[in-house]
Amino acid sequence: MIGTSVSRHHENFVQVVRSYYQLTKPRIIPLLLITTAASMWIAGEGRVNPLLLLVTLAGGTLAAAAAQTINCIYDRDIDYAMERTRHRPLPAGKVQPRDALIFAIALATISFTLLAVFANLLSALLAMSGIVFYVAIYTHLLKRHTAQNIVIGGAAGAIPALVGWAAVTGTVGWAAWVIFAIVFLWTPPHFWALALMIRDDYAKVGVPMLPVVVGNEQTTKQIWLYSLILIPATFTLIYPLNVSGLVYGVIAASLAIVFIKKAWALLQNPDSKELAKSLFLYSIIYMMLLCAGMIVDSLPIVHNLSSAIATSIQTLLNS
Ligand code: HEM
Ligand SMILES: CC(C)=CCC/C(C)=C/CC/C(C)=C/COP(=O)(O)OP(=O)(O)O
Repeated sequence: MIGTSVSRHHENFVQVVRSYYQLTKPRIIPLLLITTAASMWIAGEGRVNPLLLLVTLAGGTLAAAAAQTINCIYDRDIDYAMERTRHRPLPAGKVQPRDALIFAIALATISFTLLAVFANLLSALLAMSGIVFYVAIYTHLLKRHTAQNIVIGGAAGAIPALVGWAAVTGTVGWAAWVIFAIVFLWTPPHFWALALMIRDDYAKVGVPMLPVVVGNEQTTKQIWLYSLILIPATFTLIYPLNVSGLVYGVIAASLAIVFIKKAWALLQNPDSKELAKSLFLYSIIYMMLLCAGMIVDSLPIVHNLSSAIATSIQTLLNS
C-alpha cells in the first residue's frame, strides 16, 4: 500500500517537473546560448573565463525560460486551438496560469541576480529587456496584429548576443551589434520557412503570419530578400570589423552557399512544403555552425595561424 502511494507520488512529481520544463520551450534555448557564447568569445579575443561563461549561459537560460513561460501564459488560447501547440502544459490543463506566472517571476529574479552579481549590471538589464521585448512587444503588441510581427519581434531573439558581449566587457561593442544583426536578419527566413509549412494552423486562429496574409509566393520573395542581406552581414565581422579571420570566412562562405541554394529553390517553388522544411531545418544548423565558426576562429592559436596564412597569401599576390 505504502509502496504504491510512494511510487504514485514520485510519478506525479516527475510529471509536474516535466510540465514546468516544457513551459520554457527548452528546445530553442541551446541555439540562443550558442549566439551568446560566440559573442563572449569574440569579445574576449578567444579567451573566456569559464566561470563567467557558466554564469552567463545559466543567466541567459533562465531569462529565456522566463520569457517563454510568460509567452505560454499569454498565448494559451491560441495554443489550445493549434495542433502543434495543443499539448503544451497550460492548454492541456497540467499547470495553472497563476503557478506558471510565479515560476516565470522566480526564473527572471534568479537570472537577474546571477548576472548582476557574478557578471555585471548591464548584462542583467539586457537579459531583462529581452524578456520585456519578447513579451510586451512581440507577444502582446505584434504577434496577433501585424504580418511584420516576427521581423520586429525577432530583435528579442538577437538580444542574447548583446548579453554575452556585455558580460565580458561591461559594454556593447560594434561586433556585438553585428551578431545581433545576423540573428535579426536570420529570423525571418528561419521562421517564415516554418510558417509556410503550418500556414493553415496560423490562419485558423487568426494570427497574421506572413504566408497567411500575403500568400506563399510573396513570402518566399521576402525570405530570399532577407537571405541576400544576411550573407553580406555575416562577412562584416571580417571586413570592416576585423574581429574574425580566414577560418570563419571559409565556414561562413560554405554555409552561405547552401543557405542561398535552399532559399532560391524555395523561391522557384513556393508551395513546396518539403523545400520549406528543408530551409527551416537548415537555418538551425546554419546558425549553430556559423557561431561555432566565430568561436573556433577567435581561439588564439587559430587566429594567429589564419593571420599568418592571410599575410603569406597577400605577400604572394603582391610579389
Ligand atoms: C520571432 C522570432 C522567432 C519565432 C517566431 C520562432 C518560431 C519558431 C517556432 C514556431 C518553432 C517550432 C517550435 C515547435 O515546434 O515548438 C521554432 C523552432 C526553433 N527555433 Fe525559432 N523562432 C524565432 C526565433 C528563433 C531564434 C532567435 C532562435 C535561436 C537563435 C530560434 C531557434 C529555434 C530552434 C533551435 C528551433 C528548433 C526547435 C526544435 O528542435 O523543435 N528561433 N522557432
Ligand atoms: C535575452 C532574452 C531573455 C531573450 C529572449 C529571447 C527569446 C525567448 C526568443 C524566442 C524567440 C522565439 C522562439 C519565438 C517563438 O515565438 P512564438 O510565440 O511565435 O512561438 P510558438 O508559436 O511556438 O508559441
